Amino acid sequence: MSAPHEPLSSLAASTLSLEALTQLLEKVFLRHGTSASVARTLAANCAGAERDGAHSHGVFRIPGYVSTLNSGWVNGQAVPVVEDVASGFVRVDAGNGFAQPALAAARSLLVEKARNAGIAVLAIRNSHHFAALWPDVEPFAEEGLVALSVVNSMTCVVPHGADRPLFGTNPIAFAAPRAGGAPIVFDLATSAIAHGDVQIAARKGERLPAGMGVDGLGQATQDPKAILEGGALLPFGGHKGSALSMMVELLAAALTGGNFSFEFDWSNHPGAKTPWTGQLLIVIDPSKAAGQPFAERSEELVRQMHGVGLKRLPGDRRHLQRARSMAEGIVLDEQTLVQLRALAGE
Ligand SMILES: NC(=O)C1=CN([C@@H]2O[C@H](COP(=O)(O)OP(=O)(O)OC[C@H]3O[C@@H](n4cnc5c(N)ncnc54)[C@H](OP(=O)(O)O)[C@@H]3O)[C@@H](O)[C@H]2O)C=CC1
Ligand SMILES: O=C(O)C1=NCCCC1
Repeated sequence: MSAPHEPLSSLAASTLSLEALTQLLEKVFLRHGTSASVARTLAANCAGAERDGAHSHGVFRIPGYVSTLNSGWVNGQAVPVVEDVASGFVRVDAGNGFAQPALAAARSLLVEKARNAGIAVLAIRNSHHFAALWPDVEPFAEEGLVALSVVNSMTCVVPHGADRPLFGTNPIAFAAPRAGGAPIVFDLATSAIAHGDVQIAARKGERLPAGMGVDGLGQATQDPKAILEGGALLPFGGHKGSALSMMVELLAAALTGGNFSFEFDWSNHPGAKTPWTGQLLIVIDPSKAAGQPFAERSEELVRQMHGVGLKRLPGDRRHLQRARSMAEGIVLDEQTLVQLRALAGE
């Protein structure tokens, strides 16, 4: 299902350029103990999500980043260690830091390996991913590569057929180049709804569509608070989403050396919000494949999809919102802006 994507409140709004928002967020991160390069990476990621209307992982997440840093749960100064282990395999120990700086540190080696061997895998462990996943894959497709990434999160999803939560919301993101437009990108939680969207619905006092989650007694509920306070989410698509979520646990945790969603204990870090897990990326160089150039084949698929009446591809809404934000600025409600400025010490 498509989760709600409106601004957080209907209060008076202000408009910021992408650059102004990025600078503001950079100040917030720096003020709460990250290194300059981590601040730059996280601020660009979070502002980019807000620009694209990906509100569940835009500025809404900033208080969570801050409380996590304040609790000592994550190391905002961590320097990722890149391990060149095989012709098609790179590992990174994120050192209990955020996942995006770990990807940034390994990126050029990963691309070099993918271009040499046709395919390369990046396995990040000891990392915290608190963001949308599409920013991690989209840039690869912009340079002609195909990319797939998975990350596991914290236990809050009941596997299909089980009676207690075990999996995380475990997203999967995919990006592929196409000849006639921006890359094809999808990014979806394997839960029926992302945890962030449940929090946003609870904050707004909205009910959820049916089939998203259960309360503390395992009964179906549309009340987001009942899901957040003792309840749990369901996988999307029953046993099918559940199988994908299981796959994400295996790839993002077992294959990277990271934690499964159920394996970390943050009880000694009150206020911590970010999952301490793992991330896997697979990058393919389609120029090594047979047949017509890949980007032309993907364009043909898009043409055929439009030909059968499809109006919206995954990623279209984000790109429309991106164009609007770049032309008119990024809209934040006044309360959010005041909060961000206070966190930045302005
Ligand atoms: N870091 C973490 O541990 C976690 C992060 N997340 C993040 O949460 C975010 C939201 O996930 P989720 O709620 O599942 O995303 P949505 O259900 O909103 O969207 C999933 C995908 O489907 C596309 N889409 C949505 N509606 C349609 C439609 N009607 N027609 C065609 N395509 C459509 C979206 O494109 P478009 O973007 O253009 O709308 C997107 O690519 C993701 O960015 C994910 O990475 C989720 C779980 C954990
Ligand atoms: O929205 C979600 O689901 C999550 N987002 C960030 C990390 C934890 C889960």
